[in-house]
Amino acid sequence: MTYLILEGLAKRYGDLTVVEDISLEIERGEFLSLLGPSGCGKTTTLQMVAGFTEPTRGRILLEGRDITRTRPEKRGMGIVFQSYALFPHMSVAANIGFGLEMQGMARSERGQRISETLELVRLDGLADRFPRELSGGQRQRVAVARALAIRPNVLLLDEPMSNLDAKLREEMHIELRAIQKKLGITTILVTHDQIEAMTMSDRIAVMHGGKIVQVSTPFEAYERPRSAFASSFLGKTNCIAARITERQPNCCRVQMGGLNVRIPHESAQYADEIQVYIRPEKIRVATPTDSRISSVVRARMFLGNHWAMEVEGPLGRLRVNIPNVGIPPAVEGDTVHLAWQDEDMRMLDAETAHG
Ligand SMILES: Nc1ncnc2c1ncn2[C@@H]1O[C@H](COP(=O)(O)OP(=O)(O)OP(=O)(O)O)[C@@H](O)[C@H]1O
Repeated sequence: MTYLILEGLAKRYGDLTVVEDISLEIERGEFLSLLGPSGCGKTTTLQMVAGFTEPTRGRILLEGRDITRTRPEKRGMGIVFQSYALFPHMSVAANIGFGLEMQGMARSERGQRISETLELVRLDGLADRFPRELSGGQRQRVAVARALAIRPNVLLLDEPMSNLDAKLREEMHIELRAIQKKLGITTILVTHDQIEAMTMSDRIAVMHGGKIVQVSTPFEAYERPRSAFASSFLGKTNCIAARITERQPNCCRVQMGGLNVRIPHESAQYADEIQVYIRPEKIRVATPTDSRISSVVRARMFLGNHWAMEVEGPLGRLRVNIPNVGIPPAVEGDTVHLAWQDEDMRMLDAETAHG
């Protein structure tokens, strides 16, 4: 049986529809991210799962049980908010023990659970501190510990890492994912950070305008985005207006910027006018004989592990990422020859492209 089911969830405030129609099936132990830009309805969806916001329409089922109208504290879920929402006048241990006390757990058992949880988030030794005596990263760990201490059936994370600096955030991604796997806890993360979603999730639900536009593994979402929105939201991409000139069973002949290319496809039907997508890292600098086009380097930036170049040529302006192999590539004004594989181009209907 699917562990957690969101069935046609919608939320309206007066005339404003903020969540339109969210349906999702989440397996026990799965880590799923709701990824999308600010205002797309991620937090509202999470709040409906948590029970803080009542859906206008739809149902939430946990292990087959309808919990749509169940009070938040009766749902047994653990929540970590962006602001952490720690109790400032309580010690770390008291913060973590609060939920356990509410559950009626005996004091001795509580002490044991608090130390186990502190160890889990690597905060042993800080039990008697107060939130104001902790760094941002440590506060975040206390918030996670507080959510985990009650052994929740579902862990809900609302942008919990957004207040941490980049390095700490990356460490927390790895650590939180390890804890989640170790405990086998079903988790929903709300984020607008694609790296966060990609590094931690089993599946990503990409949201746009109150709807889910794609649910897939991070790799699928990145490699086979089903809309321009998903394509550009998950990493950078080049988008080229093109036209289909010939259709074959497994591929199309496509005209783009004077170039005739062959693009493989699996099944989809396309209109004549399409957009072709190609990721910057799939384009490489080639020799004149095995290149597809030549373009002029307009800008280049060094980003440590790669060079990001902007080039201009028959396909317009393209972003090209060149791995850093220890030798600086062409400079501004130089002409470069570029190549890529047929398989690295993706087609979307010009119309779907806007969805
Ligand atoms: N109580 C409310 N009354 C009216 N409108 C609301 C209410 N709560 C949220 N909204 C609106 O619903 C929309 C979606 O908000 P929501 O917080 O779910 O988005 P989000 O995707 O989580 O964005 P962010 O990443 O900025 O938190 C926004 O336009 C917001 O202004």
